[in-house]
Amino acid sequence: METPEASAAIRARGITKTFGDVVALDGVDLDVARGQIHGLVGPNGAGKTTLLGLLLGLALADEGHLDILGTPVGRTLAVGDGVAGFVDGPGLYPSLTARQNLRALAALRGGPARPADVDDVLAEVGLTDVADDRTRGFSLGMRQRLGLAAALLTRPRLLVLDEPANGLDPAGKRQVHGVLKRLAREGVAIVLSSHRMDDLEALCSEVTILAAGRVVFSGPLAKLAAENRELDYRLRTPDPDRARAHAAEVPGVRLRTDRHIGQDPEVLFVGARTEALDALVARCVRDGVAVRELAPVVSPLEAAFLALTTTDPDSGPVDAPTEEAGR
Ligand SMILES: Nc1ncnc2c1ncn2[C@@H]1O[C@H](COP(=O)(O)OP(=O)(O)OP(=O)(O)O)[C@@H](O)[C@H]1O
Repeated sequence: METPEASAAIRARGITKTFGDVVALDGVDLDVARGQIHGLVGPNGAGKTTLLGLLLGLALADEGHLDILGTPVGRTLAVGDGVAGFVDGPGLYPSLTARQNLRALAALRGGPARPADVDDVLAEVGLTDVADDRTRGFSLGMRQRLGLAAALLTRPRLLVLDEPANGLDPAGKRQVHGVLKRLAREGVAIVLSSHRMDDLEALCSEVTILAAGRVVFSGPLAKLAAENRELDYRLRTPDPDRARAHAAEVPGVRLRTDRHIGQDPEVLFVGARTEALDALVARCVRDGVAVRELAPVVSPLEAAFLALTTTDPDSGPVDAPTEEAGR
């Protein structure tokens, strides 16, 4: 049987990286298994790009240990064997076509690309129709897709992507998600950063949340979403007055009157943890008040993210568990 070490694509311990006085990463641990899509999230300046850069061999950590695909990362700047990806957008030659860019990037990596492989990766990211257009005119979404195609050409075992869905239209996003899921099924480990909770929910089995260079959560998404925080819910009923009266009576339920203005009259907003919400629904139904729709206003993942990363000027990150606590 494979040991956990052998199945690990990334094992990082105590990674610290500073830029002058700025501590970009402060004792970061990260574990990513082969075949896993792992999301990296955090507010602006949290250290995501810095961490991705270390994984891609673009910079070296000041302290800590980093193993990538079973090999310790040394003290020279080099992209690891089997690693591909990009941060801050892919580097492309604007005067070359998409196809020529892929050939040039492959040549830079040391081997000419087979034309059939170039055609395959262009098709996979949906750029066949613009394969012979200069990339100068490419939109952000097209450049992102071409960057992914260039990474695919190397047949990576670890793919590192900074905001891969940036600038993609819905069809492009679906295509890119499809590619990433296929790679993961084939055993490729993928680490991606995103500010989009819906993308993370659609793609990732595990996430690491960074705030000010530290890990405030790392583990399965389901665990993060399952934490029973008070959320705001949108409740639709044909009898909002009676529903409102019940909401006022149930302990732990808060009527959000501030959300009422200009809204659909059949909708009320309540803040509650799940038990209080259950009690409200049961009470409405007992009284013959139909509940036609009940949904959180923001997803449980987004609520958890905000709770873990929103800083109070006096107290630092709110309710921030350690990495262990998150597992
Ligand atoms: N080359 C650099 N020189 C100086 N400071 C840097 C450098 N790179 C990053 N930093 C600083 O390190 C911190 C982390 O930056 P990083 O870009 O990793 O954050 P991020 O989570 O990717 O942010 P964003 O979501 O805005 O992209 C920030 O304070 C940033 O200003």
